[in-house]
Amino acid sequence: MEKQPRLLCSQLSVGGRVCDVTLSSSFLSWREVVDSSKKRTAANVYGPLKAAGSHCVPVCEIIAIQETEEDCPSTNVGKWQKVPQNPAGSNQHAFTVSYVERTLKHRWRCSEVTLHCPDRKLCLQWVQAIREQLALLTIRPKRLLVYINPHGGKQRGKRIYEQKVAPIFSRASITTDVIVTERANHARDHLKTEADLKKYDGVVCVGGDGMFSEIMHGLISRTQCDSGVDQSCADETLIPCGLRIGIIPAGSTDCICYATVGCNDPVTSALHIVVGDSQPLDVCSVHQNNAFLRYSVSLLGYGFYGDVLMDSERKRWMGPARYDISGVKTFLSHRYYEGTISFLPADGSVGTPRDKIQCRSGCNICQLPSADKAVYKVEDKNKDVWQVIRGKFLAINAACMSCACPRSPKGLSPSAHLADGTADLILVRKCSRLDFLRHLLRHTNKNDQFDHPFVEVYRVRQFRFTPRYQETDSELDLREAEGSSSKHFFTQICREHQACSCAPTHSSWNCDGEILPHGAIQVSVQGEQKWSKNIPMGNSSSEVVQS
Ligand SMILES: CCCCCCCCCCCCC/C=C/[C@@H](O)[C@H](COP(=O)(O)O)NC(=O)CCCCCCCCCCCCCCC
Ligand SMILES: Nc1ncnc2c1ncn2[C@@H]1O[C@H](COP(=O)(O)OP(=O)(O)O)[C@@H](O)[C@H]1O
Ligand SMILES: [Ca+2]
Repeated sequence: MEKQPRLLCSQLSVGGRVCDVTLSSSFLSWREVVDSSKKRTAANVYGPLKAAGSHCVPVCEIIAIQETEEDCPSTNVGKWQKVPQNPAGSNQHAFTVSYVERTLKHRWRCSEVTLHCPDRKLCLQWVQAIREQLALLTIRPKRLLVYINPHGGKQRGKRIYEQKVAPIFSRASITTDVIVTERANHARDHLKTEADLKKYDGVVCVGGDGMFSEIMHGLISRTQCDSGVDQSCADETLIPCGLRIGIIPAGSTDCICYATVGCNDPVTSALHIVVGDSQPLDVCSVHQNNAFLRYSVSLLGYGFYGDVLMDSERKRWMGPARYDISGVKTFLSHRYYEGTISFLPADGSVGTPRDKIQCRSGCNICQLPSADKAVYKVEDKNKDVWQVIRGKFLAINAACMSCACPRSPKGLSPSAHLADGTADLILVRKCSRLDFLRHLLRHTNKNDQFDHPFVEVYRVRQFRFTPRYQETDSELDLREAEGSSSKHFFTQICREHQACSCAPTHSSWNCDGEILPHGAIQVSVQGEQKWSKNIPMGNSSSEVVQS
């Protein structure tokens, strides 16, 4: 730790022990004063004294400071209780500091310490000095617009916000306007047309990935509309939006929160929001023939994940378990889809989906400035050459992030990073049910899910997919030229009689958990976008795929 000039240093009492307390511009620390006249026995060197030890809290992780009057906060945030006064009256003047405590599995908790001062003047001096340091942290939000989806996940969004999040925001003196949505796309439309965005430092989404997606679409549309940019025009460069989005997980998968923060814990997310953390994300734009369809930040999946989603929407009442039921059903149906995928590989310098640099919370690569994201220095001659793959697939997945979630803590693509301008394209070819099960199971253990002969994975900047039933005559002629002429005749008949039993089946896309019924799509990963782990700084653009 670099030595910082001390701003304040006093002997104060913490939990009945006298401590040297120091404030610098970076840290607040307190250390018990050891009575040097005491005999140094094994017990006091390694026992209680060491346990009492010293504590150091980064100033940027202090949530709040308040003078502790007769009523002082209990350890449960938001609850207040009476504490007995010191009869001697010497320790009546105290202040309480709430701060972030890191616990296991990337979880954060709000801890607090009360420091007793010998007199009121010193107490006020401390309170003022710490407040002055907090005031310098200008990245922290002061006013937030909160949208709660009351029907996401286990329908606990409202309760989670009121019981776990609101008390933390109020402790941190953040003011909020809260809107509980009344229908799908309420938040999107409100952001698009009504909300007075100038009043806020960020938008908070209480819900799942679908709710995040609504808010992201609302913010992007609003910014383009205010700037007179036509969002549907694929050639337009979009205007960045200045608001960040914070995510309080209250959905079914919550993979955007899990993959960025490292857990799906509302308190952890609220604390990240309070301290003003941000994490840029990649955003994919999805088009069909130059018409804009949607953006995606987590999963774009055709085949297996599209079918799971389609089936699960009918079982919403089951909550998150719907995905498991529909997952088993879809797995048993074992449908495969034929089509053509073309992709533009990413520059080799951004690593590969199979390197072992897994993306976890605090990942070193994701925290690098975008210019330094290259993990290797490679001159890649193939990077501007489109590659074409045809075949029969059980699943076609594109992941802009690892898609880690409680079902799969390492995710669909464990080494996909958060803002490197690439997505990992995973192709699972037709294989036996047993092989597909082996592949799925590997998402839940340490084995490599890409290490199967029927699985291919590529890091890409752009890709296109055309299901066979939507291929143009020239594409089909090309394809059929590879096969026999009788097969060609048969295909023609089937294309004209989609209802016949041999007609090719088609799936839909799962776009961050929302159904996209279009089969043929073109996808382009945008440059670095400032969507954060909790409060992203808005910035976005879209472009058409060019071959
Ligand atoms: C045998 C066990 C296999 C477990 C396989 C787990 C793979 C999990 C990969 C998860 C990727 C998740 C990507 C996230 C997408 C989300 O954006 C999106 C929306 O999230 P939201 O609900 O919060 O709004 N979520 C989803 O689309 C949900 C996808 C969930 C898929 C679960 C699939 C379960 C498959 C179970 C197969 C079991 C076969 C057993 C045969 C006897
Ligand atoms: N008040 C509401 N009533 C019904 N649907 C809503 C409401 N608010 C948001 N939605 C929609 O609910 C869907 C699922 O939301 P999400 O937060 O992703 O939950 P889950 O993770 O359970 O799917 C999204 O499509 C979102 O647009
Ligand atoms: Ca959803």
